[in-house]
Amino acid sequence: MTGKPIPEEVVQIASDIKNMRIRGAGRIARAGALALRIAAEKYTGQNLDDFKEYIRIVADYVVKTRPTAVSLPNAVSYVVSPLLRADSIRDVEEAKRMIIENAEKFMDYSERAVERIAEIGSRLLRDGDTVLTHCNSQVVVSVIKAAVKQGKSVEVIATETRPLFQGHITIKMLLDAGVDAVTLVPDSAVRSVIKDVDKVIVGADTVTANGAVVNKVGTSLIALIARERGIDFYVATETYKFSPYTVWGELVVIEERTPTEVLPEDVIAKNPYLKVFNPSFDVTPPYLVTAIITEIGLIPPQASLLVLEELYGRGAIHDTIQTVEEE
Ligand SMILES: O=C(COP(=O)(O)O)[C@H](O)[C@H](O)COP(=O)(O)O
Repeated sequence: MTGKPIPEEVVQIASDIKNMRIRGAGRIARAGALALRIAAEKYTGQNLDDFKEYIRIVADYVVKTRPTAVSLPNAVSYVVSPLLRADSIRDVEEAKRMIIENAEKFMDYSERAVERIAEIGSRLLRDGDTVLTHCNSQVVVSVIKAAVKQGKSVEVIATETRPLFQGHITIKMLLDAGVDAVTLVPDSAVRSVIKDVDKVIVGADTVTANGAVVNKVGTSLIALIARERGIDFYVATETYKFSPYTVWGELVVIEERTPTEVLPEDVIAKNPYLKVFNPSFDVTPPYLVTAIITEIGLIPPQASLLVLEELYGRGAIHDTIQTVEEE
């Protein structure tokens, strides 16, 4: 067992993910890859087995920060699995290089994927469209920005996204980018404004093998409202948010956050019989999703398993599950 401590910078990244100073599934994934790169750079020993053990411990530590977005374990697995499986690596220097290169490749891929989704997604938007979005998704904001950059006039309705108000981040990002037709509404006003909406676009934390989409709590209600009105409901997401683990029946853990995000601590303390339930995400079933906009094109949600097979191959998906079980 390695005696090497987890570097301070990695501890800081993990704490930032946990406390949501780093948030949003894409950013979390890139932060996870960065943490591994830093861990590899900081390692000082010469024993290859010890280095592998150390990387395994760091990987596990980073993955445990937030449970729902599969982008995090997928990113971590992309960076570390080739090393843990390889028997051709000769020494620590080579192993370090492998981790650093994989981390950089992932971060680079992730950024290019967002750009590609913006390009594809923006084609779906027509001049004069009003788009409703929920929470704060970097990918969705990029789609809207790309459409506006093409000269299309796009109005945006953003939900506040209680209890943590990620909608405020969304409107700031849009206004800073020069998208000026932006309206902020309380989450509960979605059914009141849906008559003005042409398309709903949200991000994703996880897409399951059967095409269900896990995203910020409230997303599934918006999907239902969109369906009631016959409005297209799109999900914009990189393919590393598709979960290979769900192929074999593993359920997505929905993060439950502290009640103090919903009610002040003193009110909770004064009312010992009061319960507060604060789930951070919910599940939108595939039948409510028009299409998933990914960097490899538009995917009907029902084709999610095919995407996973294309990405990992059947055998590889099985290996991934085994690696996770072993850990
Ligand atoms: O649900 C959230 C964020 O939740 P939280 O604020 O709890 O992290 C976002 O819609 C997805 O993560 C996609 O974001 P992106 O497109 O930026 O990856």
